[in-house]
Amino acid sequence: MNGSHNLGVDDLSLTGPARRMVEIARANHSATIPEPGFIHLQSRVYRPPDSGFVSNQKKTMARSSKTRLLYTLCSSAKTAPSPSPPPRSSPTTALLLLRPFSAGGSSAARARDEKDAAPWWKESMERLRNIGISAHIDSGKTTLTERVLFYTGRIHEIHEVRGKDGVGAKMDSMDLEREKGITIQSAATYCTWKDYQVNIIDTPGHVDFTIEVERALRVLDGAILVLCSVGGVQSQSITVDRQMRRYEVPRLAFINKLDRMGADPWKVLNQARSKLRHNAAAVQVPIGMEDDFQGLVDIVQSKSYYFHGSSGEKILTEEVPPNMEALVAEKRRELIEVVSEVDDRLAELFLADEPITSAELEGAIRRATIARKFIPVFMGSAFKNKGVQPLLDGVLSYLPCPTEVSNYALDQKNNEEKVMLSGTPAGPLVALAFKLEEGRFGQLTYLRIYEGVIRRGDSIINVNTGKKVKIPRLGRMHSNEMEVGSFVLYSMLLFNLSGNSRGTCRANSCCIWCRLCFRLHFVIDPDYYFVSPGDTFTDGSVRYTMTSMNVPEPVMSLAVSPVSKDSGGQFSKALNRFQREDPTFRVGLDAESGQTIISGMGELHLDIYVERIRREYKVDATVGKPRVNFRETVTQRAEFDYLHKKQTGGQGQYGRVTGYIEPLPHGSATKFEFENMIVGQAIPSNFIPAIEKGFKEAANSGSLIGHPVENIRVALTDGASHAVDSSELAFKLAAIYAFRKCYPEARPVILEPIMLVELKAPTEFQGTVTGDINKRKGVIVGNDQDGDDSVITAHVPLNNMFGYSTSLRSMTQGKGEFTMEYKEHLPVSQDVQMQLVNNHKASKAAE
Ligand SMILES: Nc1nc2c(ncn2[C@@H]2O[C@H](COP(=O)(O)OP(=O)(O)OP(=O)(O)O)[C@@H](O)[C@H]2O)c(=O)[nH]1
Repeated sequence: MNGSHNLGVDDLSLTGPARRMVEIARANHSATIPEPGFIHLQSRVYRPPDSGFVSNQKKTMARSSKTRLLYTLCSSAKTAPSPSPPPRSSPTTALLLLRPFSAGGSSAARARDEKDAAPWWKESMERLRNIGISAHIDSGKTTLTERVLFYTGRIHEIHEVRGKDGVGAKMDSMDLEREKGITIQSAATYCTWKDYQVNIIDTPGHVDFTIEVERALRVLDGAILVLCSVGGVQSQSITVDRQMRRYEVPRLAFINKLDRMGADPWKVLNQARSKLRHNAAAVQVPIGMEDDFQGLVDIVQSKSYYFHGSSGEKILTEEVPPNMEALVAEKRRELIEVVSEVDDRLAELFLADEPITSAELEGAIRRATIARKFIPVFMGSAFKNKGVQPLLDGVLSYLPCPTEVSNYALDQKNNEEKVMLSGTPAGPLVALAFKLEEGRFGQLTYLRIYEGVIRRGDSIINVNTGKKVKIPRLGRMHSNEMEVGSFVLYSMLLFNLSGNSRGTCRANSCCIWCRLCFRLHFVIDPDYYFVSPGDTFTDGSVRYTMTSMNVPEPVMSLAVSPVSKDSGGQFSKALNRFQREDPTFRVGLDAESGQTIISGMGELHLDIYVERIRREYKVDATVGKPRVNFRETVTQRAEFDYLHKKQTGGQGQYGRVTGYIEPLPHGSATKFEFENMIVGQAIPSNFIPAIEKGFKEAANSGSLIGHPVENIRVALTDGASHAVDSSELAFKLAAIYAFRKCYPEARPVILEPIMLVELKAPTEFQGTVTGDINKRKGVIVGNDQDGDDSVITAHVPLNNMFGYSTSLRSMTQGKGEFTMEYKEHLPVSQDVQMQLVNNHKASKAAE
């Protein structure tokens, strides 16, 4: 701490919470400070530009008292508020670091200090929100996030998705995203709103990139579900909502695009209640609609908001328009009724017919939302800059701070016992790596810290691999920009502390660490790849693992190969990288043709990777016809008794295996099960793993069409061995041959992926479109009317959906649109099975 200066509160020109924090700290200095002891306060610091307040420097206030403390006040403040928008005072950040002047001190004193200091952390955490924005394709997530960044002062100009200026939205940072106007990768950023720090992840809408939504929701504390006021609850809204339920994420709904023709938020609210089973009610009523959409009435506060200025930055607050009073009163009553059903305190007031204040209603909505019993519905038009600031207020008012969410880990030392994490920086470190990214900054690992602290230079343990990892750098992301900082406190907050730069990252933060790739050549080296998405890190004092995210199976494959043989190195480098970053993207080798096969969640997913290989690695690739990921399975039990014997001179081979294969019960968690049921020593136990390996290897390629065999159980009941000639190899081969021999007797069938298809087309084309679905062997499961459009839901084999976008366009004069997502694998019909088997035989014969 060389170069420190003594400083008083008044010298700092602080106002608001920053000043309060310093004053409280001064008054309570003896109460004190956790070890390693940093207290963070992020606030808007309003100060005159000429205040001389030093940015990016440390200043210290030396204290002389019993517990001598060093107060360090740092600021990452940019100097003056920007002259251009945003209209609010430019957000600046003050960080107050307090720690014992001497690093020493008894552990008892430290423990007492930590206990006493808890409220400090609490206050900081209460002002933190980690949220995600998710929705169906094109609902306006990125447009909304762009406004959020603008109003919070993170960006100074709004750029539209597919905007005429060609710049594109901040969060769509990849060239491909900007060109196509779609989000491909989730992007993280952070901002400050009314002295609260908000960390945001914008996720893609296309189901092909669903893993991005999964991993974001896995680590977030709350979410905004965006719905289109015209399209309503669409297929992907249902999927995203299911993902939010899976990770128990409290959420707000935002009905966007109220400026569009045909906007009907009340219809969408009813759909949310019926299709998503949301216990939801509006907390706002729109003033005007479509072209005439002017503003919103806040039902809770009974105020109207109008959005003026070139970018909606000036909010005019007025009374409820007299002509809307009756509607607002009705919607308020509805809101109170819905919330009362799930909140006892509000129910008491409601039943007693007592007047309910805004504060009481707000408190009840907050409790019910955090308990995931209620979803408050906001409205607006992101594109027309209306309704975004009240939505941000809603995030602060109704979504939980990290300590209001229960997070659990599994204790690997204690039989995977569930342990609730305290969520404080004081506990042992527990952090989850939820995303990997390799780019211009090197190898980045995105972490969510659930407990404890990480500092730059720390060595942490990957509990999943047992490997120790050193953290070379810590930083936080703002879309594709990385801000590397000395300290990162409570979610990605950064600042520099010159002369003593160490990076710290606290509980409940999402941060990244970065490992620069010094190796220019891609080396497949397990030591180098020390982390996979879903790995848990600790400081070594505990062996906790966090449950990972749900990873769906790829449904479609393509054969790819580089056009030029010289680019083979770059080609495999690209494939390895993408495979590591995206668990739904797999790379394999076709055993028969020797071709590289890439598998993913759909045509778009694979197309994007082929394009990225071309752009980012400058490798042109030849792409085969997309093909479906069929599976094989058995439908009945079949016995095996196989002796593998070669005893003609020299070391022989001898192994006999007896048992049966059978289908696993429907809904089994595993796809392959092996059970050793041998009683006694018919086969020495050291050969059993080789037998299991043999069966697994054989099940990788079924004899019908060479695709993996799933949902199968192998039971080993007996066998025989030879004192000299038995070996692991002999038993492994015995297992492989035994499987191949009995497999046809188990009545194998081919399974194909079935897709849930939702298509929307003007009703005049309904007959043509449904006829076409029938031709594709689809089963129509729903047919709704949405204005002049028909919305058809169907289950269709993926194999029959190739090139569907082109044919739908031609069937509907370009007016039809569709989405599809994987539903399940089901057996193909007999004739299709015969055809597939014959094709497979023919292609084998041709080789
Ligand atoms: N009229 C109108 N258009 C909007 C509004 N919000 C977004 N849009 C438009 O809708 C289109 C899709 O917007 P995005 O923000 O890219 O939607 P998204 O949900 O992020 O898209 P994906 O991530 O690709 O699924 C763009 O052309 C936007 O300009 C709105 O409030 N009103």
